Amino acid sequence: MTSKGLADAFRAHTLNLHHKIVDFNALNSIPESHAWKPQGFDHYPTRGGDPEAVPIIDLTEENAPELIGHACKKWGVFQVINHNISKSLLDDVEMEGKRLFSLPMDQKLKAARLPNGVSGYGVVRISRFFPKCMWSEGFTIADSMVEHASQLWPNNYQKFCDTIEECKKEMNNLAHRLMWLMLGSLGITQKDIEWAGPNGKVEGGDDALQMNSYPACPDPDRVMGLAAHTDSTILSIIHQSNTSGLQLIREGGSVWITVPPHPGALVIHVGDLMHILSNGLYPSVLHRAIVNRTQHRLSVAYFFGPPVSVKVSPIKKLVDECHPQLYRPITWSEYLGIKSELFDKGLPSLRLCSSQSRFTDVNGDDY
Ligand SMILES: O=C(O)CCC(=O)C(=O)O
Ligand SMILES: [Fe+2]
Repeated sequence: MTSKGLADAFRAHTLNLHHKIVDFNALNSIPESHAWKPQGFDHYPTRGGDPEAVPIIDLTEENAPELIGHACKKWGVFQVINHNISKSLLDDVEMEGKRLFSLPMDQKLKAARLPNGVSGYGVVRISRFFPKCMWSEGFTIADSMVEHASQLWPNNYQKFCDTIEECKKEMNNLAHRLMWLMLGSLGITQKDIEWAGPNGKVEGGDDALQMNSYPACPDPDRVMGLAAHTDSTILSIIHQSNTSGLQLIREGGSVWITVPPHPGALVIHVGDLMHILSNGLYPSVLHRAIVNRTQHRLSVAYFFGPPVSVKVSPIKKLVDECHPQLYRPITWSEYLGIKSELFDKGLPSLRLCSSQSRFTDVNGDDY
């Protein structure tokens, strides 16, 4: 699969990022541009190690489908273990990420993302919606990575490309499996989605891999690694290594809950397009990343979506007189455009009915 479609979709929505990347190694205090407090970045308290923790689901367990359905409804997020992606591959990806981000700044800038591009090195795309810069740097791979990798390591880029290619392939297989498990627990089968090909494979589906680097920070409470957002995907798979930092808010909740790193586990986010497909039954999870005083944190996010130009709409089986269609049909390409204009108002702007009614899904579970 190539992700040309996705790269083109992003290219159509040029971002005027006023935020410039800084060399975190050269800083020993927090510049004004990066100081989110004393203004404060949110009003929610934080809690970790809560008895109600993000579910960890063993994909080899018989009841995994039901647990996934339940987690999607109640949390919009879960962790998976025994997912078939080898530890050695994840370790290799992490090592390649560390190798990349530890390059000197002028070397990294040779692979800088162009203003109308999606791939390459730079600040996160959502930066433009915030007055302050984030304490992070990123590297995005949506189309061919050879060009950027050879700018970083002119004579030594093959290992990076091979590792990332393998990781994207494995994550794509897992994303398909998870998508059908998530939809399956709503009673949806492959026949219910026109753009699903034989064997449930999303023909021409698009994806991207995002490496995030959060340098250690002398005063972590005053900065933000990655500001709160939902992912514009069907689903996302996050490898967050062994350093905590990922936090989320449950639908209707009012505290940030830390997702503790669990050995070998991958974090799965319900994305905005899955929220639309499920006609609102699955909330897309609001999440952010905070940073650490002593440890550099690396995360790898795999973004999975449909072919960029097919119309995604609430699945017909989930719509009837009692459950009106909540969102208008939209292509991923159009949605990325809307998100890059309206950010958190993007999803609500597609809503057809404003009233927040209570739902019951096909299994009779309350939502
Ligand atoms: O760093 C993390 O754990 C989260 C990354 C993320 O949310 C993203 O890249 O969209
Ligand atoms: Fe995210």
